[in-house]
Amino acid sequence: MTDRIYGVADTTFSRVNMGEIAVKTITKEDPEGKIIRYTVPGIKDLPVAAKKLIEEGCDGVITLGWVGKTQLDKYSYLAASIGLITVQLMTSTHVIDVTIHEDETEDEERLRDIAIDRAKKHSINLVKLVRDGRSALTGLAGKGLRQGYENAGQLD
Ligand SMILES: Cc1nc2c(=O)[nH]c(=O)nc-2n(C[C@H](O)[C@H](O)[C@H](O)CO)c1C
Repeated sequence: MTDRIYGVADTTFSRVNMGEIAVKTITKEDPEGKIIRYTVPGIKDLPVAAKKLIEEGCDGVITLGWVGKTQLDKYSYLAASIGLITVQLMTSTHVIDVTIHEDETEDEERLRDIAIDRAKKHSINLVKLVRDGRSALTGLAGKGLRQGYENAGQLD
């Protein structure tokens, strides 16, 4: 066991258990790492969860949020997002903000697939950043990678 610790923060509002997907993916990618999970009611509760995870020793955190379809939900996401960025700046620690917007598609099966893909791909991104450092993603720069969708591809 190494001393790498990953934080996973998720919500009961979410309609897909993305926290579990993140835990499984991180465990597969970095079996030596430790994971601390923290589940809160909704996205506006994620910033403090992420901050507490970092204060408790996490080297990086992934948050998994679900935004409803209403204008109020979207404003809530804006507030949560600013909170998560603030946590990153306060702690100089990556908080990968994985968010599913319920109006990305009307098709619920497709929405589930987007959530699973996004949670998995960003969990791998977190492991790369935490375990391998700031250059870990450089080989993938400009490749048009997408989470939740097919990659858009490189133009040059
Ligand atoms: C309007 C609203 N929309 C969402 C949402 O789209 N997604 C979500 O996860 N949570 C939402 N919440 C709940 C807040 O994030 C928070 O959980 C409560 O205000 C309690 O602090 C609220 C209040």
